Amino acid sequence: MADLWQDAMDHAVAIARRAGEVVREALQDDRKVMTKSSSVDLVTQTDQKVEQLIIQSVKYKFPTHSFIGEESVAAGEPCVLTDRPTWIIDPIDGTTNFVHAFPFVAISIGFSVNKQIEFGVIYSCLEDKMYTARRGKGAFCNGEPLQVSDREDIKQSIIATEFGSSRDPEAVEKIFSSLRNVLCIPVHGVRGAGTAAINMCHVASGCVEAYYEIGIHVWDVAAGSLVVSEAGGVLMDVEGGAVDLMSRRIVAANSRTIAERIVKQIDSFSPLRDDAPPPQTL
Ligand SMILES: O=P([O-])([O-])O[C@@H]1[C@H](O)[C@H](O)[C@@H](O)[C@H](O)[C@H]1O
Ligand SMILES: [Mg+2]
Ligand SMILES: [Mg+2]
Repeated sequence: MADLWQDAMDHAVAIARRAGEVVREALQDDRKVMTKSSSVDLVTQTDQKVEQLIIQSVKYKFPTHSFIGEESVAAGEPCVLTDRPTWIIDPIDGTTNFVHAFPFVAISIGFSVNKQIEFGVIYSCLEDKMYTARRGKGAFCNGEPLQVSDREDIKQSIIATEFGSSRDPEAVEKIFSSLRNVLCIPVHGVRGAGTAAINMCHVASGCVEAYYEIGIHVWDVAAGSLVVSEAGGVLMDVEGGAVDLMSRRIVAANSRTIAERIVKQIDSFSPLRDDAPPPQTL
């Protein structure tokens, strides 16, 4: 039977590649940096331009589809996942890397129907690696199948995480407490690419055993969640339940054993959900 969403997925790959060209070109120019929720939550005109490029091209081809885009939400659009076909877009995952020309920058596009991710496309545009996953059909990097690592001993593993963009002292305290707990298991090492999407591709590729973070958003992990699960990995909430992409918390690992071991080390907290109603103004 023909794949209902193949056309949409082909379009996502093509537009992610085009967006990657825009990002690479912009790296040659001066990058004007603006801030969002805090002085370290960065955005550039390229983030906004790439998001508009993706949304406009998808709207033209699939006029009935919905969107959740990082920069549209920052501009006041709602962040609510419905049953409708929805494109969940992070135009530049790794904006801080982009600003500093640190060489991991991704375009991340997840596509959900009935609140289930049907495909994920992540283009690591400075490495020219196109990661794709279609539900039930596997995960790939530049067309080569991906498989998570088979290491079961966490003491033999590398774990990825990030510090995120919150500098709230209580959150920072908990982030460091979790990091200390994980590091001192002990594990072979802790890494972070500076983009949630690429960290998840690293889990899918088998070069790190797990990635966890509290504070990410749905657009950071929508595509990556499918890339990991289609490569044989597992997703979990940081307290061990089912993952909820709107909760801003995630553990993505090569196996349930490693995921559960990470969960034990995490000093958890709950940031404001992505789909929380906006605060009432009097
Ligand atoms: O802002 P952005 O560069 O799209 O996305 C961020 C990156 O994925 C970063 O690695 C992660 O630590 C943050 O939590 C994300 O918000
Ligand atoms: Mg992001
Ligand atoms: Mg972004």
